[in-house]
Amino acid sequence: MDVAIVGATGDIGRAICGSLIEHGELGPTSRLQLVGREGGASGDAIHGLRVDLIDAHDERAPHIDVATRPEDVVADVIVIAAGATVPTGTGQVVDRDKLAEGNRRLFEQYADALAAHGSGHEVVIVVSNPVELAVEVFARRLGRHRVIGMGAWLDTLRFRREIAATLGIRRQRVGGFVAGQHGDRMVPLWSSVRLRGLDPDERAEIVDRLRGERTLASFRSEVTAAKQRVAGEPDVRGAFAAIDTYPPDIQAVIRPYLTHQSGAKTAYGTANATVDLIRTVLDGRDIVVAGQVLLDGEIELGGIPWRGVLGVPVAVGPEGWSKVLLDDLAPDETRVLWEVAQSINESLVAWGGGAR
Ligand SMILES: NC(=O)c1ccc[n+]([C@@H]2O[C@H](COP(=O)([O-])OP(=O)(O)OC[C@H]3O[C@@H](n4cnc5c(N)ncnc54)[C@H](O)[C@@H]3O)[C@@H](O)[C@H]2O)c1
Repeated sequence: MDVAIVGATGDIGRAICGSLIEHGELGPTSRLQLVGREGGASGDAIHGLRVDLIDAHDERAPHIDVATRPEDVVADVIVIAAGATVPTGTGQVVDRDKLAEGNRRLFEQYADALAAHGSGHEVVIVVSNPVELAVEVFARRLGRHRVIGMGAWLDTLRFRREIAATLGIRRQRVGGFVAGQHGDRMVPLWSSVRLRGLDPDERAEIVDRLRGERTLASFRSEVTAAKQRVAGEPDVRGAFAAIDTYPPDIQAVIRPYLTHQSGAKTAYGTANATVDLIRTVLDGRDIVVAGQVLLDGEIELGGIPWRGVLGVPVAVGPEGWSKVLLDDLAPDETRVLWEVAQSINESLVAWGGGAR
């Protein structure tokens, strides 16, 4: 199987390339295509990155080549990790409208080129923000099932990790999903949380303890208040310590926000979640992950079959995602998921990403 990384010279792109090779996800007979922009800084740097990767991993590197035009992108799995990102160190709210304005054309260029020149079977994994806009643009051109946004999977892994850290156990023992929009408007599905080795009563007791009396009705305002408090801390060390006092679902939003703002960005966590999804697609079996996908009535929200991009648990295999696996939700989860889904659809219209 061959993998292409659009935006390979970026922080996340580089981390994905390194991780794919280091973890042996691509054997010597596979091809890794590094994609930069002709005429842009990445158009030159991409050639240097290729040499550097071979230099580092010659013994086990796959065949590595370079493309600088959208129409030359060829692979079984294509990762979109190019484009503008939120500046670090500003302390500002993430302006998704601005990101959409900056990145929409890029998404359209690659989606149009793949629709015209692709094999018709590629699976696209979207990293670039706004994830929901990119998923909409690619899914409308390539077919819904071949396009998966990785934001919900990253949010899911963060939610599980925060639960695991609070309980003093390893993340592998924690199940459960995050749905909704990537970032601040993620919807942590507490009803889906499972703890390996515990029976349902023990699990319910622990979830009640972790969550307290709170429901998702207050989640958004809690996130806003937590961000303000963290921003008011005199230094980054104190800000990270303040995050430790919050429940796991709030931590799952605020900790990556501060990580990005600190100047470190979140390249390794994002790359790890992306490589996880690539592995799932290459694996050949259907595995349940969470991802942003374009729904066409697979689930009901607000009493109607929902159409639009939304993060949900899905079964993913070599052909992309096949079905949505959303168990019965608690009433607060259904309500907030519906609100977030509506808000995403409104944003997609405003961003000009609607149906062609
Ligand atoms: N989904 C997530 O969970 C998540 C997490 C973090 C960041 N992101 C998003 O991922 C994207 C990349 O972030 P980053 O930190 O790596 O940014 P970065 O600025 O380090 O890298 C972006 C790269 O894209 C390249 N690029 C720009 N236009 C291109 C084009 N037309 N073709 C090919 N390459 C092009 C740039 O040269 C640069 O190398 C951003 O949109 C960011 O918001 C998503």
